[in-house]
Amino acid sequence: MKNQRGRTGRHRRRKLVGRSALGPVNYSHMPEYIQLKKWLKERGFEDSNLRIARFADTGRGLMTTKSIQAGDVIISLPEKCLLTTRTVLGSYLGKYITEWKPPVSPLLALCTFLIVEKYVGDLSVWKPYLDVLPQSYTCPVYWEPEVETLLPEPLRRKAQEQRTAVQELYRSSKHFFSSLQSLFSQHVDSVFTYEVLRWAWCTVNTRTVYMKNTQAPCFSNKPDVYVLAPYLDLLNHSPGVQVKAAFSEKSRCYEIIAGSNCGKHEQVFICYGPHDNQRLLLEYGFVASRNPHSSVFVSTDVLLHHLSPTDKQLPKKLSLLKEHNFLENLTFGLDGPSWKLLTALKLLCLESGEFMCWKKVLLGETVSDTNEQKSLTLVRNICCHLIEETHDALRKLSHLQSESVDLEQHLALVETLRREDLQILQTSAEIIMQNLHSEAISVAHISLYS
Ligand SMILES: C[S@@+](CC[C@H](N)C(=O)[O-])C[C@H]1O[C@@H](n2cnc3c(N)ncnc32)[C@H](O)[C@@H]1O
Repeated sequence: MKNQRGRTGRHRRRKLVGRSALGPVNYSHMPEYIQLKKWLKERGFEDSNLRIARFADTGRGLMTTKSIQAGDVIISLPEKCLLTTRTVLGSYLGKYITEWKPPVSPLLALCTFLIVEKYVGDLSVWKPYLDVLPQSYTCPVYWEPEVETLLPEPLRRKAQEQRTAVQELYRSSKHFFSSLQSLFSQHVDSVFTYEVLRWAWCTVNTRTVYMKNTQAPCFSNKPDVYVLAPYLDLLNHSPGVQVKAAFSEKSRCYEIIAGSNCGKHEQVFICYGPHDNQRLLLEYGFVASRNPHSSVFVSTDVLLHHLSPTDKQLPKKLSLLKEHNFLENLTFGLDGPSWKLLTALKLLCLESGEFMCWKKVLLGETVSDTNEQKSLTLVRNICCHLIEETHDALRKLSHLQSESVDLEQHLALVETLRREDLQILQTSAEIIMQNLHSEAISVAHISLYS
């Protein structure tokens, strides 16, 4: 074999080192994953062609050792491996839940079970699964307020609502937790802390698959659709892939069937839904690069900031937009401002003499060249304002990054989101400028020949 010293050899070696540093790191040999596989096997799971690995861009996930074709079963997880509300009702918690009034929600039942099982540690039959669950999550409910303030609207508001909802769940569940005192030698307050409920809530929110369970009468009327599916819940999300996921009555397994091909030694993805990056960050604590579903929202506050308060018809225009649901979900995307945003702006830009044409505008008809021009100028101004606001947030972010190492991971998420937003806004700005340019040419053309 030829000795590979010298420039070419060094170059080749460097390239190989680079590749392995970026390639997936196999986790299958690690004790906790060996235990998990053993536990799954005891419950009838047949080893598939998947390996647990860490990927540079997405973190822990599943890699295939064989190429997958559309229609192949990726994972088939037996019913015995699933953690459902039936599992909880069949456990020591069953009698407490059945007797408790007002009834607890299916979500709270799952959270309580996770908390108790984690608390009992080695005694839990779910230990191999609990051992591989994340210790904490990256959803905004875990963030410090100074990070949250750097989020764009309306995500900032939704993050606050999420925090309030989890705090409220904790507050309203305290009596129920107290009813479980006889199960513990320690006081329940030290078992069911806010932090541990937040962990359980995020475990359910970020990892469960959808499965409609028969609604047990002892639960509140909140939908009973969450199922924890060990191992299967190691699959990461990609917006572009298609899979079929459902519980098969025939095989009594939860099955994931590929909708597209996947090459050998590649990461296998599923799609959590057609979610934009704001939703991914809020619900799952990550941001997907080049997400085709992503868009930047225009809040009513930003809209109002760009409108003339001297327009006497403004209150009427705003109430018409509200009435026809044209004040929500106004967005910029990679294909420019949405039709809904442009339509709302066209209505807001109607001159007093054109106001009676508002219905035409909502139906997508052109009212006048002036109106087209004015609304395009307005949308450009709003886009530039949001670009400026995003730059401003990135500047503040970089300042915080240099100050606080503890916030690093959460700040990195906001930065990714803001940079993705910036790309959308800059692409939109270019599209608007082209439209403004062609609109100006057509107006000049008309005035020249009329
Ligand atoms: C169902 S779990 C998937 C497995 C998870 N990566 C793990 O190690 O346990 C969902 C979580 O995985 C992470 N995740 C999923 N898809 C991702 C992606 N495309 N990029 C980065 N993180 C992702 C997020 O933290 C999300 O909350």
